[in-house]
Amino acid sequence: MERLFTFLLSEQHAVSHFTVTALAFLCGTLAIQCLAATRFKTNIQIVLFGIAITTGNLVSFFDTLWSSYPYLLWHIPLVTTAIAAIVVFIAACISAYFYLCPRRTIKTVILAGCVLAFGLSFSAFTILVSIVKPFVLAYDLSAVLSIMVLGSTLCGFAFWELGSLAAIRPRLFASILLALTLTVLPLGSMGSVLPFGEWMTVIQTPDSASFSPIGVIALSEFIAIIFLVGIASLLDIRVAVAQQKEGDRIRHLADGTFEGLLICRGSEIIDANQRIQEMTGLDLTTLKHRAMPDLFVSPPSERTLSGREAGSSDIFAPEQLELVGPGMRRIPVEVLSRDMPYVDGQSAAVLAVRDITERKAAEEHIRYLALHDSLTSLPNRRGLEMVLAQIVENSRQTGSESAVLGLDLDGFKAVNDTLGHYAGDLLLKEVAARFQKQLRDSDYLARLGGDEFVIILRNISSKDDAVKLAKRLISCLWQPFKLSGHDAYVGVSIGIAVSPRDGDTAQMLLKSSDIAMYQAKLHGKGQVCEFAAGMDADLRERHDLELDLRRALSRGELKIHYQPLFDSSGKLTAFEALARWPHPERGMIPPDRFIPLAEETGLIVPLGEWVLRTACKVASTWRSDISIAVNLSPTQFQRVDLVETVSAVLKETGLEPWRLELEVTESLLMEDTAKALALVTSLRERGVRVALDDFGTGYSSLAYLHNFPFDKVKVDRTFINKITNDPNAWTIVESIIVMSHKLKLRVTAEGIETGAQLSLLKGHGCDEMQGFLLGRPMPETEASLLAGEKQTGRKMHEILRT
Ligand SMILES: Nc1nc2c(ncn2[C@@H]2O[C@@H]3COP(=O)(O)O[C@H]4[C@@H](O)[C@H](n5cnc6c(=O)[nH]c(N)nc65)O[C@@H]4COP(=O)(O)O[C@H]3[C@H]2O)c(=O)[nH]1
Repeated sequence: MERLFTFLLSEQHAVSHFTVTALAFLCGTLAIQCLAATRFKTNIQIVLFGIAITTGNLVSFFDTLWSSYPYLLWHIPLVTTAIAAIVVFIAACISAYFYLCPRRTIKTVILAGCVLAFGLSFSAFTILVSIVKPFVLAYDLSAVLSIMVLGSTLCGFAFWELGSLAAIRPRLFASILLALTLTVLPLGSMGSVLPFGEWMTVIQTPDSASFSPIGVIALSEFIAIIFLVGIASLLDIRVAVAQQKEGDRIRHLADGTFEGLLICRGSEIIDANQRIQEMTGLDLTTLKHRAMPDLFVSPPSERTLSGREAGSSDIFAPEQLELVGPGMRRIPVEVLSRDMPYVDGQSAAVLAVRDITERKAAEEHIRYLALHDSLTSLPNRRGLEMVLAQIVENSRQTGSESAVLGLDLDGFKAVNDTLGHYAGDLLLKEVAARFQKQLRDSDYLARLGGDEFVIILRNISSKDDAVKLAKRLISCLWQPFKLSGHDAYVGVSIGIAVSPRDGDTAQMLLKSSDIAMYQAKLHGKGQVCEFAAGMDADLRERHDLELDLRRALSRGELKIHYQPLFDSSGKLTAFEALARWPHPERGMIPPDRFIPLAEETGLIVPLGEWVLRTACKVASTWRSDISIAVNLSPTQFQRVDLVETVSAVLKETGLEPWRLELEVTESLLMEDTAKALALVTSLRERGVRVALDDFGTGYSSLAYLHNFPFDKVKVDRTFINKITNDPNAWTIVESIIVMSHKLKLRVTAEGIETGAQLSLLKGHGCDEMQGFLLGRPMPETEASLLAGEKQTGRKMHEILRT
């Protein structure tokens, strides 16, 4: 030992120490980099490590030899040196193999260190032995032993450090430790040998234990291994216990999470928490025997399998997969993976498996809500457009035809307004159910909102299929709907468009069916209309007219004409107020055109109120025995404030209530008989008179005449037209006169155009006469003049005379 210290401290040059250390550090660092370079295959790593160590060993040995015994350099035997280099290379490769083996423990790491130390010492002693041949080498046993233990320890710790968990430090420390090994072993080996001067003197009496250098090395190595492996085993046990505790701690932690956790190396499952066992229905032992990808319906991607590196800032979305659950049930899961050091110190992929069944169900529900109408559960506009787009595409490819039916309920608003929204909702559901019953499985029904529905008929043989269905749909609504104890009636107007003729996109087809539906509405309610080219132009025209009507109303461009009514004695009894629209560009627009438009657009409310107010105001300036008749539209009639409006107008204009006669039509009474009766009664109670207009058209229900407190009946002009040449028409008119009189109702005949009609009616007791023969609708000034005349009955007598 003393010899060793003397050698290390006094015999070596400082320059040599430095050079050896620097070269050893360089080679050590290279060797460590080779072990750490995981991008290389293991075999390549081992070979590169072997080369770096062999080079480092030879360089540091020869440098030491050169600085201690420069004259010996020329006696180095090349063959022995080559053998020594091969031994070092093999020892380095074995130690690298130990280090890189998957199940690395402290023991394997120390063993790797011992093997390398053995190789390095063997090389040094072998070369020294061959240099001094034929003499036997003299050495210091205790020094050799110390060097071996020190070398093995340094080497072992170099490997241990490299395998430790820290990020930067291990490579640096491992490089330093390996460099020390490469420095200490050649130096120490040389220092353990007696100096050649001394050695020549003791050659005759060598150390008793010095049989041969190889034996010495082997013995030293054996003792070093026993000693170090013993310590390593103890450490291994302690580490294993610590790992077990850490493992248990992590398992408790992992079992407490809601996510399933799988710890894998490649496809091998090395651990799993309780949750994943519940999710798969497999216990840990079974799981460990399964390949990880087999747990999923389709295997995870390479990215998930390899896992994101711990500490990496790369963010990638979790992968959505299906886990095979108990009973082969497919469980939708989200899998995130991360590459992390496991408790055994080696890296493993940790897969977090989150059950997303509820989230998927919620997403599905949200999607359902987005595509369906919440009231009827039918597909909504978005859902319809998606399906229709597919159908159009399919039609394009196969050349088949599909029909789109646009449906709009007639009279729904009245139900909603009178019975309330709850009843309206019930009605819509019931309507949807009735429609559905008329459809085949392949047909598609959607609700666009409000009272609008759409039906798609796929692959029709001809458009007659759609027309037939439309008729069935209309008739399926004939039966009343029982809503909150009331009978409610609604109808439906249907427009039909056929793909690809009426549109080659979903939007165009919907638009075409919509246009056709509007046309159906214009033709009267409960109609079917097929789309035809040019219809949209009609609709545009109608739209322009609506805008003009709004403008005319706001600018006060509308006028009222007054048509006189006479009693049977020829006395002027009343005027009927009839709205007129002198359009600045289109000329006079007849009420038959703009009144229905005003009805549909709701403009009838301000228009009707304006007519009522103006007519009452004008009439209030006339003689008190002349009344004014004003038409009431269904929409006006449905307004809750009608009675109040009428009262307010009468008060405002000062017209006596009995001089106002409101004309209502039969259709208006049918929509809600009870409410109509209440309204008519209420108006009559306020002294206003009510007449049933256009009698003879429509249902001509005698029940209305009997049940409603009307003041008079106006027989429609289409009947009056025929009374002189159609005996049946006359029989009906005559019956109406007789019956009305029996019910104490006055009868007015409208549309009298000939003297024959007039004398026939007059002769059979008709109470009041109106018609072009007696007076056309006239402007206010003319009407006021006529109302001011004393002898207005003169005209009728003159007519009858001629
Ligand atoms: N061919 C012929 N026709 C005759 C004869 N005598 C009267 N008429 C026409 O018959 C219609 C009578 O009005 P109506 O039945 O209430 O039918 C009215 C009424 O339902 C509606 N209307 C007119 N003004 C108003 C209004 O201010 N409010 C409401 N709600 N409807 C109105 O428009 C309809 C048509 O009004 P007008 O075109 O003014 O047509 C008027 C009048 O000009 C005749 O001898 N021969």
